[in-house]
Amino acid sequence: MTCFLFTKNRVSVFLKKEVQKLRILFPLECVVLRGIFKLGKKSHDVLLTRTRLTWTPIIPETPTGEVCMLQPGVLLLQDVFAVKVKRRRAVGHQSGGAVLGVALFCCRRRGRRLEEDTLHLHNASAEHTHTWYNTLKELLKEISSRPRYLKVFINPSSHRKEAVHIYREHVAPLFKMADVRTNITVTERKGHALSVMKECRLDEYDGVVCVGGDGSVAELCHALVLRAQLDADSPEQPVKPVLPLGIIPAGSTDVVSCSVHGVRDPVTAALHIVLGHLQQVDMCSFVSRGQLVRFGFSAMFGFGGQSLARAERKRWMPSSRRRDYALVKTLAKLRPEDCQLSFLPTKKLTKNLLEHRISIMSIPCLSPHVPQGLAPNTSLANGSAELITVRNTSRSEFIKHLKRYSSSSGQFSFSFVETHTVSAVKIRPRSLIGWSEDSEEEGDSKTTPIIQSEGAAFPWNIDGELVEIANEVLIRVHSQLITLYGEEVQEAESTVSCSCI
Ligand SMILES: Nc1ncnc2c1ncn2[C@@H]1O[C@H](COP(=O)(O)OP(=O)(O)OP(=O)(O)O)[C@@H](O)[C@H]1O
Repeated sequence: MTCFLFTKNRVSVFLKKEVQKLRILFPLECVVLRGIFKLGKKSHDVLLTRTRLTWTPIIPETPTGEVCMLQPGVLLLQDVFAVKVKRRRAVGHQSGGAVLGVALFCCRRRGRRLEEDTLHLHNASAEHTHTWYNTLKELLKEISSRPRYLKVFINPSSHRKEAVHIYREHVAPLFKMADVRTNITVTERKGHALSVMKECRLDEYDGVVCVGGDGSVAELCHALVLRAQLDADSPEQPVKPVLPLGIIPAGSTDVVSCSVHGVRDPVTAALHIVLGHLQQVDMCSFVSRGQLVRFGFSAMFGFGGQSLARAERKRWMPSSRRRDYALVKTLAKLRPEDCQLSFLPTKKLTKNLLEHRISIMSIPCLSPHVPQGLAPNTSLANGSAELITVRNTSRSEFIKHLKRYSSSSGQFSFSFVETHTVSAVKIRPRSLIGWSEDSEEEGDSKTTPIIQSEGAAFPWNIDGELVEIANEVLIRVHSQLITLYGEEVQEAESTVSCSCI
């Protein structure tokens, strides 16, 4: 708080300026309540409007005529998620007790993190306190984006199997404080969340929450769009789901969560949900031979798909070791995919290329490993995706390109790398030879067929999930198809570095 000392003749000029300032700060806002509360040990003049609470210390005039003008403290109601009556209670008592005032539970920003904070307003008058409590409650209810009832899915097998603990420890207490009711499903297998979402009544909920890693998030986003499509009886066109999705990160990379929170932190994620911060986000549909494969945010073909396929075969390894192993092994056996690539809309272009890697991302894909994202040139809701193609090059040049992602500079300034802003991409593998790690690893040229039978599949990494597809894939971007709890962020908080390459 800043304190200015003035003599009386300068006070009127100062007050005029202050009034002007308040008019700018509170345009057309009338005071809903005004009262005296103690904040800390000092009495304050507290004003409540429909959007904010302001408080100024009450300081008596000095005998010399000097007036101490203090700048008011301000709390925006959009940052308050709960209000409670404070009481003095004897140890062991659950109810009753003398009224002490009201406590406002709010969120404070520290960088990209949202943290819980409390403002205590003390006044021993029960009537005064209840008037303020009831009025504040009513004003908070008017913020329509805030959820009252949520359907929660927890994947207990995510990453270090900590999802249930993370939810109980960091999220459930905040939901309880904000009077958000929940219906919880702890998933038992892959596809469980999807089958519940296909059947359950959704009209009673205000949102859906996923506690898990990117695979769980992808399953739920896919489920929400599919369900909206079924409800609207629209088999051809994707339909925007009514309910927003909240993501509590409990995976190993949490790219989608990082892209809408800027940080992997369950408290930040839970506060975005209870405060009703809504962010529109583009999604892609992946279609092969006219059949929908899934909806998702990002896909990698070539190196990214091969590396994930290798990692999946070593499921028994701890996840970080598995990924490092697969990355190093795929680099050692680096080989391009021969494919035909066409894309819209920058200009219609068809290429026949030997590509090491193709990525299509409708969101920036931020993570603590890659703070500015794998696709820094796209944003969450611009209706387009970033297509990154990496043509055939030497292993050392390819590694240089990969390494530059973590420093987020110069990763695209190689002659073999191209980026395009696109609304649709078609990828057609030209080789009839599908991808098989076993054949490569054993290296037995006598038993490995040169051309595999029809149906041999190519590994795709779609939102961190391995999807094997034998034919060409059409990827279309659907502008703002889904709503997530969170906000647009430019850069993620960097907490880890990858040292495996
Ligand atoms: N009880 C369960 N047992 C096994 N798999 C499950 C279970 N519940 C959900 N799944 C599936 O597990 C897959 C991976 O989940 P998730 O992404 O949450 O964890 P992860 O792979 O450890 O995290 P990350 O993708 O960040 O590494 C999802 O496809 C999900 O459908």
